[in-house]
Amino acid sequence: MSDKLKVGISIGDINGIGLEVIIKSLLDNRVLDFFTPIVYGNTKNASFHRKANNINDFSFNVINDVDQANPKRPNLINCWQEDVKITLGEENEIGGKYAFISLERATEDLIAGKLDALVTAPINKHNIQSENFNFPGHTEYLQSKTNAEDVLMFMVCDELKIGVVTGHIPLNEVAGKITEEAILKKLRMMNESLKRDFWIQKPKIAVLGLNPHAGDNGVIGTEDDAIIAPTLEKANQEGIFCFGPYPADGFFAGDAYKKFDGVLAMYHDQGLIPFKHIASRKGVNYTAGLPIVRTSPDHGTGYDIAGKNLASHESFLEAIFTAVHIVNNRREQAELSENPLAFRKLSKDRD
Ligand SMILES: NC(=O)c1ccc[n+]([C@@H]2O[C@H](COP(=O)([O-])OP(=O)(O)OC[C@H]3O[C@@H](n4cnc5c(N)ncnc54)[C@H](O)[C@@H]3O)[C@@H](O)[C@H]2O)c1
Ligand SMILES: N[C@H](C(=O)O)[C@H](O)COP(=O)(O)O
Repeated sequence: MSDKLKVGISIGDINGIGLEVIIKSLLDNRVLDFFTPIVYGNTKNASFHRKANNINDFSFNVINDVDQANPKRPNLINCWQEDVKITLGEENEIGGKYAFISLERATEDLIAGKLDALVTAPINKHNIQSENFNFPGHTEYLQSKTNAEDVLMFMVCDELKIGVVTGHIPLNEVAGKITEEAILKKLRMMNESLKRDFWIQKPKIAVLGLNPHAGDNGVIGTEDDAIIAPTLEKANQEGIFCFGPYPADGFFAGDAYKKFDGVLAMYHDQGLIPFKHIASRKGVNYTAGLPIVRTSPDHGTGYDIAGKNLASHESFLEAIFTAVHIVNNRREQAELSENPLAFRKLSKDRD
């Protein structure tokens, strides 16, 4: 039995770049020294993408269950038997249907404890919608499947780790969701994740404002002064070392993010636009707050380049290694804190 971590990989939209970046990530078999990959898909589908992208000298070890995984090979579980029409670059129902089958099976194995982590290739948030999948994305699907009370979309790379208070919601609903409770919950999750998953002992967190120029003392909106600033005081009182609210534009223009271990943005694009730019195709989307470990690349289905051998796999490979790193950090920390020394006050005049 190998003690390497088993990483489940869902293939995402079958008409996008998911399988291309998966295969490219597993092409150099030195990566197999660090984890055992188990891809949830279909052999014919995988061959189609391999050929379309002119990738030779690559094959999967086909298995029926995680127990059969060969630690020295990229493994694939055939999740369906029928022939499926692949139309590269097209958003259609078929792409969504099989993306869901792959995700559902991998999630079942993850929750059953057969896998150590899950890395998801990109889905299209529109064509995957069905009776079984009524969520804006993986984040909310996995929150529901694991009964997690709350989650944090946490985008991570070496230069910047940034989470969002509001995630996949329409922009016109954002302001109403900026509450003390929501900010405190996300700050606690970020603080905990930085400590437990990334081993930063006393994280320093910056919080961005909601309005242009963080409201300019109430001239351009009141949430920054009335909600965000007092919430940060409360967070500091409970031991979260946080600062702000900072006007988002100047914060990034002046590279202030480099001085912090984590940054909390108020909404999706406020955080993800600078993140994706700074990470320059190496960013990872990590879902903090779940009882399991799930990461994904920071890009989407890439329909415009599907099957053209143009997709970079750096973000996907980073997503795999980040998941492995987090699982190892969590386990090591659990082991180290298993039998803590009892706290004893030392007195100078003891015998
Ligand atoms: N984790 C996920 O499942 C996830 C993440 C982001 C977006 N999406 C979904 O993907 C779909 C398409 O979204 P989009 O067009 O906004 O973003 P996208 O990331 O698919 O594409 C944006 C641009 O980046 C390029 N690109 C993307 N990945 C690349 C790679 N690996 N290498 C080189 N170039 C790359 C594309 O060619 C395109 O020009 C949407 O339905 C969106 O919801 C899913
Ligand atoms: N907002 C993320 C991004 O742009 O990378 C992505 O859409 C995440 O979606 P999931 O919840 O499916 O991970």
